[in-house]
Parts: sequence; structure tokens; C-alpha cells
Amino acid sequence: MIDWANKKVIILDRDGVINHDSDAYVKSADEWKPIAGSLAAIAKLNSRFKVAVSTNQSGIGRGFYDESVLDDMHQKMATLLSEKGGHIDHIEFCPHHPDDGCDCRKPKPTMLKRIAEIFSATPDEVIFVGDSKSDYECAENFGCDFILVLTGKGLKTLDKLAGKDLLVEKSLAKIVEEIA
Ligand SMILES: O=P(O)(O)OC[C@@H](O)[C@H]1O[C@@H](OP(=O)(O)O)[C@@H](O)[C@@H](O)[C@@H]1O
Ligand SMILES: [Mg+2]
Ligand SMILES: [Zn+2]
Repeated sequence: MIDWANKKVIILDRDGVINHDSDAYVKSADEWKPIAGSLAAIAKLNSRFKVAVSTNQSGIGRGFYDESVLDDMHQKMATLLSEKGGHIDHIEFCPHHPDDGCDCRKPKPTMLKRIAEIFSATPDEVIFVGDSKSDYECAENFGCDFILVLTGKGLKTLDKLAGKDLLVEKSLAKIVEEIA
């Protein structure tokens, strides 16, 4: 069970949690499309938590798009969110190719650590919401609670994590409904 009263920061994976993911990568602002209910859910979370994003963006390292295009995606996310009365307090992203051996790519906990430091939160005051196995492993490596959502790659991840003691919810919107 999650002790929501003790949580200061909710960190969201991006692709497959906030917006629809694609096996061909989300390569432009045009391709960035919010999952139904996710933006309104973030607006509700804003009243109780700092809301941050931790996202692997290896599409940059793979040369599919660059950081200015990523900024365009995040500007679109901010604009659509503000129309719902919501905002993201901080975004951490890893632009590297998996072969770069960087220190920030999930499942390494570096991005979660940075976010927790920014908001002076200990790992037990943080919850991470993701759709992939590397998100689960990242939360394990950081030592915070994790919720797997079944949007994006979540259903496939559920199979990969069979047998693990796991909190699972249909979507980010469902999580927010449950804690209202
Ligand atoms: O879910 P987050 O972390 O927000 O972003 C995931 C994306 O960066 C991409 O990550 C890739 O994994 P590789 O980075 O190629 O292993 C693939 O899974 C893509 O389908 C996906 O769009
Ligand atoms: Mg994801
Ligand atoms: Zn990195």
C-alpha cells in the first residue's frame, strides 16, 4: 500500500504514461499526443504534490530528432496542461544512446535522485509512475515506491514482471481517481 500522506513528489515517466508512446519513437511535437485523462490528472496532482517527469529520450542519441524538437514537445505539453490548469514542476531527460554508457539513462536512478534533491525529498517521499521494466528497475534502484500503469508498454511490462510484488493501475487518471 502507498502512504500517500507521506509523499511530496510524484515523478512520471513520459512516453506511455502522459502521452501515447510509439515503437517508432515520438519524434515531433505533432506526434506527441496526450493519453486521454492524463493532463487533467496532472492538474489534480498539482494541488497535492510536486509533479516531475523523468524520461529516456534515446531518439536524440539515435539521431531521430534533437533537443530543440524535444523542447517543442515539452512546450506543447505545457500549453495543453495549462489549458487544464496544470503544470509540470521539473523535467529530467536522458538524451543519450543506450550504447553511450551515460550516468542518467533509466534504469539508473540518477534522474530520480536529481528530482528528489531539487524538492528536498527522501526516496520514501517520492513515487514513480511508469510503463516499462526500466522504470520499475529505476524505482528499485532509487528506493522509492512504483506504480506500473497499463497504458503504453504497461501490459507487456506486466508480463515481463510476472511474479513481482507490484502496484498496477490502468492509467494515470485511474491513480488520481483512487487517491482523490
Ligand atoms: O518512456 P520514456 O522513458 O518517457 O521514453 C521512452 C522513449 O524514449 C522510447 O524508448 C525506446 O527505448 P530505447 O531508449 O530505444 O531502449 C522505445 O521504447 C521507444 O518505443 C520509446 O518511444
Ligand atoms: Mg515510458
Ligand atoms: Zn543519459
